[in-house]
Amino acid sequence: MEKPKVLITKKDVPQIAIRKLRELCDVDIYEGSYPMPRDQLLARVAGKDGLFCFITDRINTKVLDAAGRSLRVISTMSVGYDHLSLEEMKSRDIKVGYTPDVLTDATAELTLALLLATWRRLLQANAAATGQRCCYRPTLLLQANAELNNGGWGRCVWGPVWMLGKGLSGSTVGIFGLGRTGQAVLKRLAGFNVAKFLYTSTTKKELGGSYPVAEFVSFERLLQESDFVICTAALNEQTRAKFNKDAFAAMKNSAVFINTSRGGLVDQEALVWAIQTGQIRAAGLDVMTPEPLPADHILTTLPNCTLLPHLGTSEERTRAAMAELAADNLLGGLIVGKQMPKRLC
Ligand SMILES: O=CC(=O)O
Repeated sequence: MEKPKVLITKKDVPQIAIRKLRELCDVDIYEGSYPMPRDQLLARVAGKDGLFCFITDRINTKVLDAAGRSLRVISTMSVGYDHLSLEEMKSRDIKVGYTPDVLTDATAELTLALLLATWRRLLQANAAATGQRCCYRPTLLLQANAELNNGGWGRCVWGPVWMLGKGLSGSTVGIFGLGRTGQAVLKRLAGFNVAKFLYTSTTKKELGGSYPVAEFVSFERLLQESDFVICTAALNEQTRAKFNKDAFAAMKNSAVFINTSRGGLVDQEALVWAIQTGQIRAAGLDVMTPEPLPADHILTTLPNCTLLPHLGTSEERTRAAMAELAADNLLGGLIVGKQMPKRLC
């Protein structure tokens, strides 16, 4: 019997997934640079039964039309699915899989790392110590450690009021979106002596005893009272551009804003305004609009803005687990007798 035909839109997928798919499918892997160019995607998806994709692939009506009626299953190696035209997929009876749960810990860890780096100005301090100019082009930051001995530290003025950060101890932390990632962040922050946790979410959560107490509040209260606003909500029509000029204007001037969910939750011009005018104190972003952010984007020039290149799930075991789950989802939808472990629709 003919094997189902599958397209994988990137080559660097953990081998476990490729092995599993190759056993039962005829696999076409795009070997070029990221992201797969649109014309290539449209040409190579034609006639495929399954598509293994990523957040960098926008799978809309055009791609579905190009694929044709053979396309039965789409599996994204991500928990977010704002890059997929889900309603269109439902209307065409295409099954869709995603990879929740296996990446929650890694994303929560990264959120904390970004929070720590932003509030205690670690990257700015590293740039100062290494003699780099104090802005946050991600590529410069990645090089910064390697250049620790270039004498930069000797040229800075270490002193009692130099490079002062902002502590979590005694603070109010507000979490926007208390889903899987938000809850994992909350749990991890339990040890930081935070005075009060607030959260805004679609519904009030019943959290078990292993979580610190967190109060369900309106978005307005979250903005007004939080010293740290952490954004971990999914991107949808209710949350798109939720952090606009009014939202930043409602925050404390000393507030630190962290976003590890999706850039689309933020009106980025309003964020730049808020940082440039001192309306808020600092921002730590793992997600932006667009991605990749152009190297000359104004955000990369703001010293109190810590930027990471969308690394939430970039942890070895997590990426292997995501790849395997995405492969299992694809196989579950394509092979008779198998089930999709995590199905969106
Ligand atoms: O952003 C990462 C994901 O959605 O998995």
